[in-house]
Amino acid sequence: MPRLLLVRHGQSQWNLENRFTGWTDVDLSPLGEDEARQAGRLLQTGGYSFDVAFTSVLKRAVRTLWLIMERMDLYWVEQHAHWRLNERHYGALQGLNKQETTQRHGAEQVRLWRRSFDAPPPSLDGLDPRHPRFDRRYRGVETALLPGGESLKDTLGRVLPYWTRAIEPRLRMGQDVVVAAHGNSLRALVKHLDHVSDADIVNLEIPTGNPLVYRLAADLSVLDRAYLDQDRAQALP
Ligand SMILES: O=C(O)[C@@H](CO)OP(=O)(O)O
Repeated sequence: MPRLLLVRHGQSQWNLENRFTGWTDVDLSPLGEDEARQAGRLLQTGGYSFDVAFTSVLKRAVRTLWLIMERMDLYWVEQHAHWRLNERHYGALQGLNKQETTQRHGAEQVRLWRRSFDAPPPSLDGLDPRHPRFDRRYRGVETALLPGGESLKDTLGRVLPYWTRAIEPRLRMGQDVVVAAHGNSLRALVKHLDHVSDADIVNLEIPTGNPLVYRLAADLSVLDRAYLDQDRAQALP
């Protein structure tokens, strides 16, 4: 029975500063590095391992994966970094402080932007230098696919093709898989795996650096799932 290990990156510098991050490539904070090592420790002491690793092209997730692999002495494991596992693109909100944005636009609007399924944030203009089309790491990606802002629904729409094409086949082979990604790209994946409704997904929060372990049947239906650090677990749908 394959295992799927989902890990949200450790605390980032902008998590610490309470800023909308999205595709901005901020690093882990010192606490975030510790959380990533702790995730590796939890996986190791729980007797888990993995045959292949997937992450985004954002350094907070990539470094979380590396710190896990270092802690578990799994340097040899095959790794894939793909833009489709990036955080939800937060459009023109990226860089803004969440508290100040709440004071300016109201708690309900910010809640909708942050947690609703289909409300997109204000989009970045296509000529904005922060738009991913100007970022070298996305050079190989068709420009029309690169977002200037995404709802969770949009994020799910771009995560799923990669899930189906690259990750599912490995699980179907019986391999154990780790995905080190982001709060909202993982919310999208959990929505898909657990058939969470559009209404219920608003309540799902994924804690940093706390491995969420799925045990899957051969047809990839979910047998059970649990956080390894129960003290830092959040309710699952
Ligand atoms: O800023 C972001 O990109 C995300 C994750 O940190 O924030 P939120 O939890 O508000 O969706």
